[in-house]
Parts: sequence; structure tokens; C-alpha cells
Amino acid sequence: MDVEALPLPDAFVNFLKENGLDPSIYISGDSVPRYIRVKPGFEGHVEEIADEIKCKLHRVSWLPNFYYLPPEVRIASSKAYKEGKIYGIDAASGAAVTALGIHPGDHVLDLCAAPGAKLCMILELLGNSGSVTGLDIAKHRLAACRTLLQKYSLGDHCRLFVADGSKFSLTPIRNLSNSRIDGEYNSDKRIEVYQGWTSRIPYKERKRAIKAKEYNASQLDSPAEGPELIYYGRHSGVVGLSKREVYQVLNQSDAIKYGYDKVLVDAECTHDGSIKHIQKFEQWGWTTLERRVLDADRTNDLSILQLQLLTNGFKLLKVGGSLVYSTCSLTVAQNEDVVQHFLSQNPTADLLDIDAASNWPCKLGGIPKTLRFDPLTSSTSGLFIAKFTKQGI
Ligand SMILES: C[S@@+](CC[C@H](N)C(=O)[O-])C[C@H]1O[C@@H](n2cnc3c(N)ncnc32)[C@H](O)[C@@H]1O
Repeated sequence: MDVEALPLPDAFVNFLKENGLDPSIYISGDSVPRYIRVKPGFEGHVEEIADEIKCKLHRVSWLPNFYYLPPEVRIASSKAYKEGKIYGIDAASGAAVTALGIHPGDHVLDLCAAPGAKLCMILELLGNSGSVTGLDIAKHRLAACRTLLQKYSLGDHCRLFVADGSKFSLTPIRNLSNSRIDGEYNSDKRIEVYQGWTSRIPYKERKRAIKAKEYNASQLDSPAEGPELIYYGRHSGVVGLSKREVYQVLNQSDAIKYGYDKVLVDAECTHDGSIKHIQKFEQWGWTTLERRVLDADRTNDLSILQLQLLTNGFKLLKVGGSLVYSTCSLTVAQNEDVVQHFLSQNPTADLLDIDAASNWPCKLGGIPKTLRFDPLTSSTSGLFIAKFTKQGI
């Protein structure tokens, strides 16, 4: 198929050209498979799942628990999907999570978490240990993420905040359980502690919460605005803590030692590497694409936001921890340029080789150690990945 004959608006083709991107990746749209992840524990059900969706599941040789199937096969109505045994996640996204090198017991920060496929995979890898703090600036998207966690029974070790990832500064949960002042709750019953999370708050509790909020505000131990906790699992460490404890800020000097073990900055971007996302604009309208993706002011603002997200994620990382920066854009401006700028401002940041990547079907990025997945070479969605660690001062 001729690139000129692609059903892409001129503005988008120009955007690709200006950014030195080969428009022919959009020809491969229909040949990039659909990827699913089978939840650990359900590997033995693969044959059964294949029978049900009437399609063979091919194992992705380079990524455990991932399978691929033809792009036109729908999984949403299948029993396996409804029962939470499988979920859709592109293999390149799986690679970004794998690059983090999650270990049991890690305390992980996912700075742009919604709609939550990577968050689910992080929680699966942690199993019954550690904690994940997921945040997103869009409340409705994070609410969908919460629904996903509940559907896949993965929310026990997770807390979700509606928050701006470029400013977020709350302490990982592991450092909070010992910070309680003895007798604090006995001496003042008005200080509320978090009970088990429920979506329905009984009237009495709502009233009590309003009173406590007024009291807390008067004690200046509660943020007037800022992160809003919209979900916490029963083993997330939140239950039993006061609001002051949960909203404790991690200062710079403490972050070195008590910061998060792993940070994922899967930053907001123009999504131009995600063919499936771009194809949706055929239905949403190409003018929407021009407004949401191509507007020059927006793309400039995006690079600034990406740098801010990366910088703040790094602030919250402990020394020796790992941070993965990823975007599903293929432009240099949103990837290598952001990484370069960030490194020039953060002398304690080191780019790391991604050890797990030795057999991944990706290319090197424009900066050594960074990686690029793209539809033509990887048969995945497009994704840029860079991994950093923090040195001691
Ligand atoms: C690429 S998506 C993240 C995808 C997600 N990691 C996943 O695997 O499903 C980027 C997300 O960043 C969020 N976002 C945009 N600006 C943000 C900000 N300042 N702070 C936190 N999240 C932000 C968007 O709402 C969007 O959900």
C-alpha cells in the first residue's frame, strides 16, 4: 500500500514528516497483533481460553505470560476476560514494566497510572507484598483504573490518588507505619483513622468525616488542596493511619533513603506511536486529532510536562532505585530530547542498560541504552523506554 493512499489527514502526515517519522508504520496497523497477558495462576487455562475465543493464543517468546492473537479478535465478551483471567496490554507496555525490574516487597510509584494496564502488571509482579501508589490527574480515568483493579482483584496493595504527578510528594507507605505518635488516637478521638475502603460511605461516617476535616484543617495537618485519595486496598498500608500520616510529604533529604524503590513515568504524550490510538480518530474525527495531538502549543507544553514529570518522579526515587520513563510517541522531542535535558539538570541520574532487553525485538534509541519499539520492527505498538538510577551524592 502506498503511503500517500493512507487515510491520514495532511496535518498528521506533516506532523510525522516534521518529526522525521516514517508514515509507513501506519500501513502496518492491521498486521500488529493484539496482545494479552494471562494472569499468573491461570497459565494452565490457555487452551481453554483459546477454545472459548476460537483462536489460538501464541506465546510471546520474549515476555512471560504474554500471548498474541489476530488484531480483529475481540476478547471483551469472553468469559476469561469477564472473569479477570486475561487482560489486554501491548507487549511493548509489558516491556516497560519488565524494565523496572520489580522485586517482591518493592514500594512502587506509578506517576501517570490511568487507565491502568501497567499498574495491573506491576501489582501482579509484586504479588502479596510491597505497595503501589498510582496517580493520575484525570479523576474519571483514575476511577476507571480503580474499577480495573477491583475486577482483577489486584487492588489490595494499592492506593490511588488524583494528583498532579509533576508536583506529587507523598511518602511511600512503608515509612508511615512507624511514624505514629504513641497514644495520638487515645488522647484525641477527633483524629480519624482510615477504616477499610468502601465505595459507599454511610451517612454517620460522612458526617464524622466532615467534622474531622474541619478539625484537621484547623490543625493545619491536612492539605487544603492537592492529592485526593480515591482508593486504598486493605493491605496498602493506609488502613489504621490518620490523614496526617497518609499525606506526609517526603522531603528531598529523606527521599534519598526513604523514597520509592521503583518509579514508572509513563508520561502523557501525543500517542503517535500507538497505531490503534491514531486509528480511533477515524471515528472521533480528524479535527479532534489536530486539536488534541498536533496543536503546536500543546506539543511544546507536552515536552515541558514530560520533563517535569520525569524530574519529579526522580526526586521521589531512593538512591539505588530504578525509574523508567516511557512514552508511546516516536518523536525525538518527547523522548531523547527530554532525557537529554533531564540528564543535564540532574547530575545524580544515570542511564542504565535494560538487562532484560537482550532478546527484545526493539531498536536502540537515539541515546545509548534507550530503546524504541515500533510497529515495523517490533510488531508492537510504538514505545520509547529509558531507565535511570539515582546515585548517592
Ligand atoms: C500514557 S497515559 C498512561 C497510561 C497508563 N500508564 C497505562 O498503562 O494504562 C498518560 C496518563 O497521564 C495522565 N496525565 C496527564 N498529565 C498528568 C499529570 N500532570 N500528572 C499525572 N498524570 C497526568 C493522563 O490523564 C493519562 O491518563
